[in-house]
Parts: sequence; structure tokens; C-alpha cells
Amino acid sequence: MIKDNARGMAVQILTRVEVEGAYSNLLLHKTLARLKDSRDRQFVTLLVNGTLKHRLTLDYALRRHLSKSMSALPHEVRAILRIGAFQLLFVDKVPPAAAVNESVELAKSFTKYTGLVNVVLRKVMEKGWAISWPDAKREAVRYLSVRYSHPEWLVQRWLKRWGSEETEALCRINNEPAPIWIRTNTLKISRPDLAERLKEEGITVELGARVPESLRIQDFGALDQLDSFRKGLFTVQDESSQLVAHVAAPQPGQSVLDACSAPGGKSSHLAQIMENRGEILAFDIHEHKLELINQLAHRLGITIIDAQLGDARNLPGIRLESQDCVLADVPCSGLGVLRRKADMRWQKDEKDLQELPSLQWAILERAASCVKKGGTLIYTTCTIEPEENFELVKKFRTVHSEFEPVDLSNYLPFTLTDPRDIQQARKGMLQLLPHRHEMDGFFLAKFRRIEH
Ligand SMILES: C[S@@+](CC[C@H](N)C(=O)[O-])C[C@H]1O[C@@H](n2cnc3c(N)ncnc32)[C@H](O)[C@@H]1O
Repeated sequence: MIKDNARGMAVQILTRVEVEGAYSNLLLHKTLARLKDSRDRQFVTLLVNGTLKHRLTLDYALRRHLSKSMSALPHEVRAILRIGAFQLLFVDKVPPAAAVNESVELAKSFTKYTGLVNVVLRKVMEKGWAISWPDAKREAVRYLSVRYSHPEWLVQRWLKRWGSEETEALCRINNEPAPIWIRTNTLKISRPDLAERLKEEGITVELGARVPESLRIQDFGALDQLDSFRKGLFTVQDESSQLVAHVAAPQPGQSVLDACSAPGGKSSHLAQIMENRGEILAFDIHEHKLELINQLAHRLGITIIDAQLGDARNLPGIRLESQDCVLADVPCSGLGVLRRKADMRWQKDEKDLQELPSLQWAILERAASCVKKGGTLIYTTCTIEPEENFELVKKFRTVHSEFEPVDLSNYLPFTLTDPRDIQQARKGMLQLLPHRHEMDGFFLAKFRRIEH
């Protein structure tokens, strides 16, 4: 039996993820509920997410010192080695000797492998990053893939599009911890007042420079335990997502339709901008997610959101050309937010990029049909892949001459400086990239239905 301490729990989770294909976030959630000490909870989270994210790099480093393949080892031993190597290569606060000794302790349940774990991890400790890597120039794909733990197919795409320097910058930022942003609920409090409240609650706060409601927070525990959270003074939302409601810019009293709305982040921001006056029809295809929208609206004191079950490809009951503003925040590959989700990079493949655009197209077409003359249509994703973004929007423009692009520069709450962005924004589009814009990877497009 593996020990029931923080490291042992992480080994158990990683083993189940590998053997059963279990969801790491669900297992983590269950495990954390058993732990009283917040430091233990943080350590288990760090070990599980870090080991999942850096798996390819860890396996590459471990293989330099193993005489047999990783697949020849029991799953638990693999997990012990990976967690040990993760601490040695990526975690400064764990003394290296402790990382090795604790791993050997865990391996005592697998007597045959205790010696191997000891020898291999001591070598990782000794050599660290000074091992032979694939040549960065001649084998660029393989180098970036193993050095930054990204699947080769993804690296290959990005290299073709952006070249090695930018691809490396993107891979690097995908491995860094993501900043946590919150959005002020301006229906209840101003941003400076919220910042003061949060400071009183012991949180480090910094005002966002790009979005008028945004705040970056650090050094916090469970957010949902805070009085300011319970009172609905803010919600968690990345800055890039906070741009959407500003770009949509609905007026109080208007009719808005959010075609793919759960858990309600953008709907609730639209409601704030509309001063909680008008109507927002918030559709989602998953019934259980409607409750999340209702809970969020209730906490934030929003009364104009009507959450409805429905497929955005049909939007049952919605008349043609009936809405002032329609948002299609479509399901996507999520490749712009890899830094936020530890194992997402391993769950996606190129097939997703072939299949998703037809769903996104069907949603965009139906969403567009609901926009009234003079009304606006917004299309957004949290991905950085052209098939789901530029290409889809380009096709939309060729098929739908009744929509004109709207210059995003007039709506974004900050000034674009990169000439490439300014040019795209004029055509009604913007691709945000984590390594260029220091925001989550995100795509926005805005159109207006021509009046005549
Ligand atoms: C990107 S998320 C939306 C996030 C949301 N707009 C927010 O800001 O909180 C996409 C959502 O689309 C929903 N979805 C997926 N397929 C759908 C479909 N065919 N019709 C409607 N909703 C769909 C998913 O359940 C998911 O909640």
C-alpha cells in the first residue's frame, strides 16, 4: 500500500489517471476534501498538476538514467519516479535529498524497484538539466516537444506559423502558473472599493491596466469563503474574457442572446454593462450547467438572465432577426489556455481541429440568423488555431455579405500597439496570444447586420 501522505496521494491520483483515464481535477477535488492542512492541499495539487503538465520532459530526463523503458515499470513506480523528478527539476522549495528519500520511502511498497528509484532519482539530482537534449536547430520539433513538454503535432503547427523563437516563448509561458484575474461586479461596488475590501481580507491586489473592472489577485486561500465573494462583489474571469462584453457593448434595455453561455461568465458581464436592464437569453446544451448560470446571477444580484436549455445550432423558439446582440462563445479546442489546465495538452489531437469547425460554423450561422438589422454578432473562442478562428470568420464574411465587420479598436478598453493587431482589428477580429499579449489565448470577432 502506498502511504497516505501528500506525495502518496499524488502517486495514487496519477496512477488512476494513467490506468483508468480518470479526470485528474475530479480526483484531486475528492482527495483535497480529505486533507485538513492547506499546505498539504497545495502540495498535492502542485505535484499532480506539475507532473501531468511536464510529463514528457520528466520521462525524457528519467529515460537518460534508466536501462529499461518506462512502460516496463509498474504504473505506481512510474508515478513515483515522475513525482520525484518533478520535485528535483521544477520545485525549488523541496530540498533535493528530501525529494529522493521520500520517493524511496514510497517505493518500499514495491520492494523490487526500491533500488531502481533510489539510483535513478539520485542521477536526476546529480545531473539536473545537464543532460543531452535533441539539437534545437536540426530537431526543432523534438527539442521543443521534450524540453517544454508539448505534443509534437502542436509544436509542428506553431513552428510553421510563428517560427522557433515565438513557439518557444509560447511553450514556455504555457508551463508557467497562470495569473488569477477577477472581475468587479460594478452593479454592487466600484473597483477601487473592491480592491480595499480585498486588501482588508488579506489578499494581494493589483488593478488591471487593460480592463476597467479587472483585478489581479495573489496570496488567497479558498475564494468562496470570503465575505466579498459571498456578497457577490466579484467573479473570477481572465482579462481576455472580460474584453468580450466591452466589445459587444450592449445598451441597457436591449435584447441579448448568449448561445453557449454556461457557466455564465460573459452573460453576467453583459448584464453588468446593461446595468441589469433588458433581457439576456442564456442558452446551453447541458442541463446541469444551467444551475451554474442561475447561481452566479443570483450571487451577483443579476435578474435579467434567463437560462434556457437548448442546442445553439437550433436555438429553439428564437425568431429570425429578433435580437440586438448575439454572442457565440463556441465550444473550442481550448488551446489558448493550456497553462490553466494541466493535462489538456495530452487530451487534444489534430482530429479535434478537423471536427470542431463544423460545429462552430453551425452555431455561428444560427446565432447570426437571430441578429436584427443594425444589431451585433460576436464570435469568440479560447483557442489560437486558425481553423477555429480567422478561417471560420473569413468564410462567414464571404457567405454573409449582410454582415459587415466592426473595427474592434473602437470598443476595446485598451489601445492596441502591434500593427498586426491594429490591421486585424480593422477587419473586426483580434487574436490574443499568451506570449505576445500576456493574456490567455483568445479570439474575438464582431459584425453588424447591415440596416438596408
Ligand atoms: C466556451 S464555453 C462558454 C463559456 C461561457 N460563455 C462563459 O463565459 O462562462 C462553451 C459552452 O458551450 C456549451 N455547448 C457545447 N455545445 C453546445 C451546443 N451545441 N449548444 C449550446 N451550448 C453548447 C458547453 O456546455 C459550454 O458551456
